[in-house]
Amino acid sequence: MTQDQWGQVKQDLRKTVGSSNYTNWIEPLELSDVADGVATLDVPTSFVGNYVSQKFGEHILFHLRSAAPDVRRISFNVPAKRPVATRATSTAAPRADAVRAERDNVIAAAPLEPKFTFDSFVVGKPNELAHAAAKRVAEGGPVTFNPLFLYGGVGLGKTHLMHAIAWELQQNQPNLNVLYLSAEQFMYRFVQALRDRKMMDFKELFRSVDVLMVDDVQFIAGKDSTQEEFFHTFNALVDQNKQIIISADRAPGEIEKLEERIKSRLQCGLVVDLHPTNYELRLGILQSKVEFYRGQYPDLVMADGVLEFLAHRIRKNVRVLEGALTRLFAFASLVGHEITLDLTQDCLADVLRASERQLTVEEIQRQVSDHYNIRLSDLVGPKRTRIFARPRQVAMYLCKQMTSRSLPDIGRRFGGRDHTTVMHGVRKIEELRASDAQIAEDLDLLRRTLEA
Ligand SMILES: Nc1ncnc2c1ncn2[C@@H]1O[C@H](COP(=O)(O)OP(=O)(O)OP(=O)(O)O)[C@@H](O)[C@H]1O
Repeated sequence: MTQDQWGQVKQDLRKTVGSSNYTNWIEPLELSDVADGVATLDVPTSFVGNYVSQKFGEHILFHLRSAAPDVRRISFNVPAKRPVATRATSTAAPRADAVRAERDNVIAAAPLEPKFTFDSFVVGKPNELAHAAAKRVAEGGPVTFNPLFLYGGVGLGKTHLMHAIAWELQQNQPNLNVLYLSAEQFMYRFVQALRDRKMMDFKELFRSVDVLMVDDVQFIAGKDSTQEEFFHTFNALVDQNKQIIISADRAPGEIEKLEERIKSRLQCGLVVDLHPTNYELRLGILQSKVEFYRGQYPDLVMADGVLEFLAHRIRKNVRVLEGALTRLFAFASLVGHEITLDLTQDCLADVLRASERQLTVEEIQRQVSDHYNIRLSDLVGPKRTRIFARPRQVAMYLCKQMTSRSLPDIGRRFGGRDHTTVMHGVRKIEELRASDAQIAEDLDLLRRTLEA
């Protein structure tokens, strides 16, 4: 492809993306090479490369292919000699820069979501520790804990925090090579390298990044050779004091089919979890999203109490909450009505119904036995010692409070106990709740976890 053709592609892109996007993002791109179906574009920083890849990658590919149909992929490259303001202070040798430039191509493999920044992340009690740890890593100072291991249930903000770290690092230290990818992509790249006999390149690439982020690491559980390679990559980077950030849907020790040595390595740094959201956090997130929608739908009015209603009723995860709000605004703008409680209930009937799902006695029993670290069989079994009897009473109390089961029914599910035993247990916990701060705290925590 000639530079003239590339000039034409850029002009076509101007029409597609609009002139301000063009000036900010497309204009600075330079075509440096087309080989083996890959068009390499020079960008001033990997931050720009990431953003352009995410926002305009498909448009660029589309127009490139109209001029050169054999282009299958675009890759972004930060050229070694390009003068970048922040590089003036860099002590990196030219060779190191060249290697970096090569590595920057990889980052485009997992584009970062522009919306996932620290600014848009709402902090509350359930996520404050994870947020603080992520902020610390994003400062890019000396590595104090390695790895940072973030875990939590679906849709609680793990990916959001990882992208926020990557954005901040890239913005403040464009020379740093930050590589973010999912564990699935890690496996895919590993398998590809094996197939193409490019393991040396693979190893060099992964071992020469400054910050490695691997999302959803539970994915490699049970995939033996990928785990093996991951383990070596991990060790090599830790040895060089390079920061690693990992996320998973559960704690390292709880990921089944993950090699013990990997589990123990993952536990070596700081392990923090994102707790299920509470009401205040859900409300805070809704309020911040509404600010955004107000910009998009300036004419829409929202009645008082709608956000509180949603925060109260949709407890699942933030993704569901966000989806509900998006749907609500889209619907209201379509019908041109104020967003009232009635409209909310109509529009989100299915989401609200799904969130109403009743808790089961079994879920409560499981949660309580986890909380007190006793076996489920002991919780429902015959042993009467205090260490089992008290958690049992707590579980009975929660079943009475949080399900619609009758006392005889609850008794049956606790090893065939009589309803008077359940009643006694419930009363006991009611009394203790007022007099024993520990029990009150346990109940509060259990209730919040079960409601999430
Ligand atoms: N505290 C928060 N503030 C603002 N938005 C949030 C917060 N937590 C989660 N979100 C939003 O919720 C959605 C889901 O978050 P994210 O993708 O980070 O979840 P996850 O924990 O990685 O889930 P999964 O396990 O499914 O990968 C995203 O759109 C994210 O922006």
